[in-house]
Amino acid sequence: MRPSFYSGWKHVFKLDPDREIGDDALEAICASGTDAILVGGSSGVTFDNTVELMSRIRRYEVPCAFELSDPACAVPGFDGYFIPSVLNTKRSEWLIGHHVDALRDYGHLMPWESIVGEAYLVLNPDSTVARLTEADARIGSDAAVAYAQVADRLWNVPVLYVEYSGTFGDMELLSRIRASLKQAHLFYGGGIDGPDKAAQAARRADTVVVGNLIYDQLAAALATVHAVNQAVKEKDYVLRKR
Ligand SMILES: CC(C)=CCC/C(C)=C/CC/C(C)=C/CC/C(C)=C/CC/C(C)=C/CC/C(C)=C/CC/C(C)=C/COP(=O)(O)OP(=O)(O)O
Ligand SMILES: O=P(O)(O)OC[C@@H](O)CO
Ligand SMILES: [Mg+2]
Repeated sequence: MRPSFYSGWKHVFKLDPDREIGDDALEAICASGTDAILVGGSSGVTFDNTVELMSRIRRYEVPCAFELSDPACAVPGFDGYFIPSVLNTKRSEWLIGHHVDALRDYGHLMPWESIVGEAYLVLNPDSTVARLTEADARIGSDAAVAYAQVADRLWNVPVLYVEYSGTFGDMELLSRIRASLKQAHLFYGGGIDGPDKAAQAARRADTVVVGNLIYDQLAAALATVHAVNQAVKEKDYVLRKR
């Protein structure tokens, strides 16, 4: 059986171990009613800053998972682990190469019951993750849907993550990707700057991820929790009436 600790998540906050957050802000985030805290970043993540952030989050009851993007940062004690692969990278190491190296060396240590593969479709060419992984983020919509279908229908990935980190994405494309999926759980992240954009994403994705806004405008970030829950209720109501 695949781990499914994330299956009921509608809203999550993503905290970056490489960024500072004060105790009051962290408490507000953890007690906000969000479904989980996702710890991750594409640069500057270390074992030490991950342990520090995890132990601070652990003061609260909210579930807490880690996006493991470097074997040197494999910190035990999270409720679950996501291991990202970038679908539209031009360099195969970010799709599979680093993973093979890590499993060759550490495969015997893997807590498989709490590990989930995460297929990233990186669509903001100016994001750190796009630059790091040399993602071909300027693909058109037809190609983006095709990537999503390869991951979902051919590879049966558990999670597809549509990543616009730093900018709000094309919601029409997100709808097309949603409609094309057979089984993958759909994460959306990028450029959510308040309740309105959070609701738009929640109408299409299974899980909405709010990142930078936490550090830029905490009150607006907190307001996204209610907006997502409300949008999901309305979506469920419409689906039930059909
Ligand atoms: C306790 C435990 C789990 C033990 C297991 C033992 C062990 C060491 C296992 C290793 C297993 C393994 C297969 C590891 C992965 C190896 C690896 C290097 C994979 C590559 C991952 C990858 C594609 C990284 C690229 C970056 C990426 C996609 C990161 C995800 C998070 C993300 C996009 C954050 C966005 O952050 P940021 O850049 O900060 O965004 P902003 O700029 O907008 O702020
Ligand atoms: O920081 P933002 O732009 O909200 O993006 C969230 C998340 O998708 C980043 O991996
Ligand atoms: Mg970040």
